[in-house]
Amino acid sequence: MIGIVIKSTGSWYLVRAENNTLYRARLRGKFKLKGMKVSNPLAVGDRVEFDIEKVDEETAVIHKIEPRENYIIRQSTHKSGYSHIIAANLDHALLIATLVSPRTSFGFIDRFLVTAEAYDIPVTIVYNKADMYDEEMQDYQRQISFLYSQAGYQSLSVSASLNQGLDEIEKLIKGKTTLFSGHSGVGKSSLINRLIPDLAIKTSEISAFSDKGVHTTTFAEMFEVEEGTYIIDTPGIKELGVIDIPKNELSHFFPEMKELLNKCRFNNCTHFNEPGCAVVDAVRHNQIALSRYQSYLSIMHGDDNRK
Ligand SMILES: Nc1nc2c(ncn2[C@@H]2O[C@H](COP(=O)(O)OP(=O)(O)OP(=O)(O)O)[C@@H](O)[C@H]2O)c(=O)[nH]1
Ligand SMILES: [Zn+2]
Repeated sequence: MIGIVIKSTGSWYLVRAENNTLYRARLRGKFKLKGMKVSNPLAVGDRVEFDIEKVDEETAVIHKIEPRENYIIRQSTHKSGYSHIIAANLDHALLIATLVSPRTSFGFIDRFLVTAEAYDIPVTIVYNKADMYDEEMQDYQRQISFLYSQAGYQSLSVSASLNQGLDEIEKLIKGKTTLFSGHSGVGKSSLINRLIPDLAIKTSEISAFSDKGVHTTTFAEMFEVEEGTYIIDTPGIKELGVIDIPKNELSHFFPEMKELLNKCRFNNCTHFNEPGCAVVDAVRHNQIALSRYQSYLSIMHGDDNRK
């Protein structure tokens, strides 16, 4: 049978089969990822082949993992030098942000976007709590949307409380697997609950399985909005994980800089203080937002601007 992993714990997995039945599954054999030490061979979003072991106990044995289109990782918390795959096969990510309580910083947004570029996951920025924006803030929000559109990213303004703009999110996520990310308090859970009104029922269906196991930690969960449309939530994880980008390649992950790179005088230009730098020139002419360039420098210098 074929299915998709919707929950992954240290020792077992929950698989939703094509016919929508849930199976508690374990993995048979050893699975390794080339060139990387991972603490978990299988993650949420993985597509697998499995056999049913005992039909009455809904137990399955996974014997094949389909090749991943992409995946996001973080450092393993219990095995040093190892990575933990948070989720696999993501079509899209929504970065949930707000201008108020708590305001999301440019630094955080830009780091997220850089990592998503590296993972090859398209991102849409969703500004929630629009009901709290006064006119001045609405204006500011339009400026920010323009700023990110210059860099090639779409932004949406929504309100989970007032059910505003949710149809646009529905259109964006339809038929895809979408990661929902954002700082605590931006309204990620509120949005997911609006998009999946029977989420509580679905969650209890999933946790009914968890009770059969020992205490487990999960890093990601997958919810079905409708057939073929999935949301992945990563409770407690606000960033997209760690990725080592060589400094001389960092500008490749800023789309608006990438397209200028062959215009710099030096082909190893770091866009800092070299003469004839097309990136610095574009910043001077407001074609690249100053905040984006500041984020570039800050990541370049290894500053921790998550604060
Ligand atoms: N005014 C307003 N408040 C909102 C909106 N969406 C969420 N909130 C409020 O913001 C607070 C945080 O919302 P949550 O949905 O719990 O946020 P979260 O991002 O899931 O946060 P964690 O659960 O900590 O990860 C709650 O008090 C919500 O009622 C919105 O559109 N407008
Ligand atoms: Zn340059």
